[in-house]
Amino acid sequence: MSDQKPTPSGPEASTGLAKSFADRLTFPADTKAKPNPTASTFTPAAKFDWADEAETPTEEKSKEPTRSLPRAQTDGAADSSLEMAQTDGATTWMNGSAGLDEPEFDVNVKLADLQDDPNNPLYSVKSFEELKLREELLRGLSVMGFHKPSKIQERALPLLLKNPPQNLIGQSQSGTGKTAAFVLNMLSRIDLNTKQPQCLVLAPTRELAKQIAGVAKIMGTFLVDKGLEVFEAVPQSLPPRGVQVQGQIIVGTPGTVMDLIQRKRQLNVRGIKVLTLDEADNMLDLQGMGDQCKRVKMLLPKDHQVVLFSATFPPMVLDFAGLFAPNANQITLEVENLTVKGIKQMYLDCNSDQEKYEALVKFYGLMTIASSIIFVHRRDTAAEIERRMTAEGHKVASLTGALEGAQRDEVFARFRNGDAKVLITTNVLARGIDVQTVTMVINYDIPETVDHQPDYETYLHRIGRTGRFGRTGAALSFVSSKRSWDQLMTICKHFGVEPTKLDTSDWDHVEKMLKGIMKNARNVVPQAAGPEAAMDD
Ligand SMILES: Nc1ncnc2c1ncn2[C@@H]1O[C@H](COP(=O)(O)OP(=O)(O)OP(=O)(O)O)[C@@H](O)[C@H]1O
Repeated sequence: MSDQKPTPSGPEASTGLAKSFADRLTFPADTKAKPNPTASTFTPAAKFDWADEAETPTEEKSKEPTRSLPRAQTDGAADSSLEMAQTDGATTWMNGSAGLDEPEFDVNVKLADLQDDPNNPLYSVKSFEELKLREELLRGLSVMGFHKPSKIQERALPLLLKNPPQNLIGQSQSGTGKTAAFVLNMLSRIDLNTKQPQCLVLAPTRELAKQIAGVAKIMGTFLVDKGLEVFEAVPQSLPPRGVQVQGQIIVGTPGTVMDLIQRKRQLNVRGIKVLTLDEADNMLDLQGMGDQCKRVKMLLPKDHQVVLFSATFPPMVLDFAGLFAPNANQITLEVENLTVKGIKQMYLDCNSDQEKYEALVKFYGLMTIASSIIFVHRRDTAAEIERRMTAEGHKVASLTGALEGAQRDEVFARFRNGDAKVLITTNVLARGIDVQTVTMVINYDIPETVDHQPDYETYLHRIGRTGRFGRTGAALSFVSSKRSWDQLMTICKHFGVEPTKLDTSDWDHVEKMLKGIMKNARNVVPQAAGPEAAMDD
């Protein structure tokens, strides 16, 4: 469980209610949002109930072996900081454009092809050089294998880097590189002559905070010898009492950051000029976190830049976001463009919970999957599946809010480095985690809100743990009752998706079909009408 919220007594389900935050979100009159002529309008295709999870996202690391840094780019400090960032769990560096190989399937679509397709969210007409980034950052991007920006990076960066700084609300599909966009903004804006905190990122979970910090360290590799320091403000990795936090970039969970600023007085925020909220809709919505984010913001100097990113911004949250980031430039998506086309969505129809479990075991017996995540509703379900799959000989790990920080790190590291191929988790890891080897996401339980309504956002974030940056992925949802069936169908209808049914009476057919699906997943033509259809700014 993240440090933000009290332990839920029942399912680790949605708890946040937009209204509760709206009620409490009051800003001084001069910071009220005014209509922004440069902002596009958000056009929801449908009205829906929404809420998000009690706990959310994370960090990662691929199981791929660490590749060595090309000689030409290895110089002193850079080398060691790369190593350090690796163990901190950032995205596998140098794996950016090059790592589209899914060895167990015959997939031949290249990232370059995707980036040349105007309908793809990875498409861009510019290069990183044209975005006027400092030389050290261009070198960092090159080492990471980022050859071309994605659409969100191309659009967001000029808006973020403009002076005087302006607020930004940025939305793009899962796995399209939002992290790099806001990390590059911070790395471009910091003054390396002082170690005073200057940029603050708030993320909903320790795993995601650590992942973001890892990305900043890797991307900023060539700034380390100029003084770059990135600090992770998550429980159990804090400096001793009385010692001031140092580092130009601070990434943490809101409760811990609040505690460091106000109670422990170890984090001096007088020099903060950029506040970024990742998974911003989640951060603004959750009762505890929304309140904490607001309180943190109130403690910052008045003229800081506010940057909000997420793959989802339900219309109601977008209104609050406008209050939190006054006069923000907005890059938003229409609901029909939210799903990642490379993720094939399927479902299995079972008659009972027992049949669901049997189908799961059968499924894992059949398929060779690099890495997969099984999302469940409750902690006890996670524990039970872990016990039974381990008994069947599968290498599984289970991460729920029941674990303490250090245990969470240990379990997640086992998954990231490939020691465990299957991660069983609740919504705690639904958002943000970036493990490139994940080719399959299983919704063992369909995501629902506390009042048992389909949870659209959580579904989208969960399935977005696969299909990262043009990779192939599949999402398989289990239904075992009329309610879960209705929920899944409502979610799919909402996103304009027709899920493929897998027939459990013919497993040979299921196997063949899955292999075919995985092979062709990246060839599915996006439905957007043109380059502007997928993203308006
Ligand atoms: N320009 C780029 N070229 C190649 N790879 C990239 C580029 N930008 C990002 N990536 C890679 O894409 C993956 C997804 O990026 P990231 O985690 O930032 O996605 P995201 O949009 O924040 O997703 P989510 O909504 O799930 O949080 C990462 O593995 C990252 O290294």
